[in-house]
Amino acid sequence: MQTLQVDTLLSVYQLVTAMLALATLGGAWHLKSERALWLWAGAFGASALTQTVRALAFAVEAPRAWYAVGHLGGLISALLVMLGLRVFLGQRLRCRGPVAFTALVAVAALVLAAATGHLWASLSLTLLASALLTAPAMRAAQQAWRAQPGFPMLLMATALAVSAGVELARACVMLPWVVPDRALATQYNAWGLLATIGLVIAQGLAMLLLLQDRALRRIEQLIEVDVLTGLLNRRGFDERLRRLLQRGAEQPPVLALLDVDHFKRINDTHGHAVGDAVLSGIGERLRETLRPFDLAVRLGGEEFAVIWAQAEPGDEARLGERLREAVGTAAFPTAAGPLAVTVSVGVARARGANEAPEAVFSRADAALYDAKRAGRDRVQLAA
Ligand SMILES: Nc1nc2c(ncn2[C@@H]2O[C@H](COP(=O)(O)OP(=O)(O)OP(=O)(O)O)[C@@H](O)[C@H]2O)c(=O)[nH]1
Repeated sequence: MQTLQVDTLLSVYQLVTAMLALATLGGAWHLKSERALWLWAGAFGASALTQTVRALAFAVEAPRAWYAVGHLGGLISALLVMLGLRVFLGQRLRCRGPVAFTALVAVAALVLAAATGHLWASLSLTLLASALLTAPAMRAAQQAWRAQPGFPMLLMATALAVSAGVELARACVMLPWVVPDRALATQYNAWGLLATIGLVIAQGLAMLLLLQDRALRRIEQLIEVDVLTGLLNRRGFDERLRRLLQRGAEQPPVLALLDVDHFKRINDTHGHAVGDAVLSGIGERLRETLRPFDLAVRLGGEEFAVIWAQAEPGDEARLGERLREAVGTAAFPTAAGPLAVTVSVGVARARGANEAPEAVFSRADAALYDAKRAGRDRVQLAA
């Protein structure tokens, strides 16, 4: 087996963690809303800092117990990575228990090193504690990945799982009754340390990718959301309708198009801002009326749409009527006082996965046109 120098590896570890600490610190400064980054910067910083103390202790030939400070880096880092992940996932930050546990282990490790003059006991203890702190972080990452699969969270969960395993293995090989040959134990530990360096880099990369992924998802969301009402916009609507039709469910989706009647009068009488307040109120009313898996959309201007992914056959008229009533019976608060409006509704059920989204839309639109022509404030079913 190739011989690895622990001291050299520790210097590499110090350098890598220092660079990752600087990168995450810069990121935290730049992206003020991502509080997890401060904790992750602290995680890498703790490793870099404790390794610096160890290197200084070595340089000034301080008592060997000082070297044990280097063992605390991985421990504090495991704690902060775990807390950072909780913050990133928006989970409640119950940190009192883990912080107390870490502090207790840190003190015990230093006391052990000072009392015995050996470093294996404190290293083994801190590695075991790190594995215990890494395990819940790994579980949280795994659950998050199951809820929303994606490469960055998979990388994070895998890096944490392997880290916990490596920490546990290193904790075991350091025990003299597990590996009595101390030179061999040091070599095993060195290989474990090499793996740890790789895993720390993988964790840093996963953090970066997670942030990028979140930013991209936010942008995608913004692109698909109508600013005035908070409903999906036309772009989001096209995409959802296409996906729903492609799914080819037993019950094809039902589409309703709504157009506010004589909306121009509201703008002309009260001004554009009052018109906006009415549109925003309609958006709210639609949201309240629909179930979470139904989709409400503002197509543009005073036109809205609703998609029901699951609707019983023959339910089209009742669904359309429910929308018409929901809007028609409301008084929308505006700067000109409460205002009431009516809507005309055209409803079409898709003819199955073979019907193009444009064709369903066009049938619903024709029905809406008929409803307008027939006198407005009514529901018309498509042919
Ligand atoms: N306040 C406001 N008005 C808008 C917005 N988008 C479009 N409009 C107005 O909506 C009105 C639509 O008018 P029309 O298409 O003539 O329709 P209508 O007056 O509702 O009449 P019918 O549809 O025939 O019942 C126009 O006055 C547009 O300026 C918006 O975002 N905010």
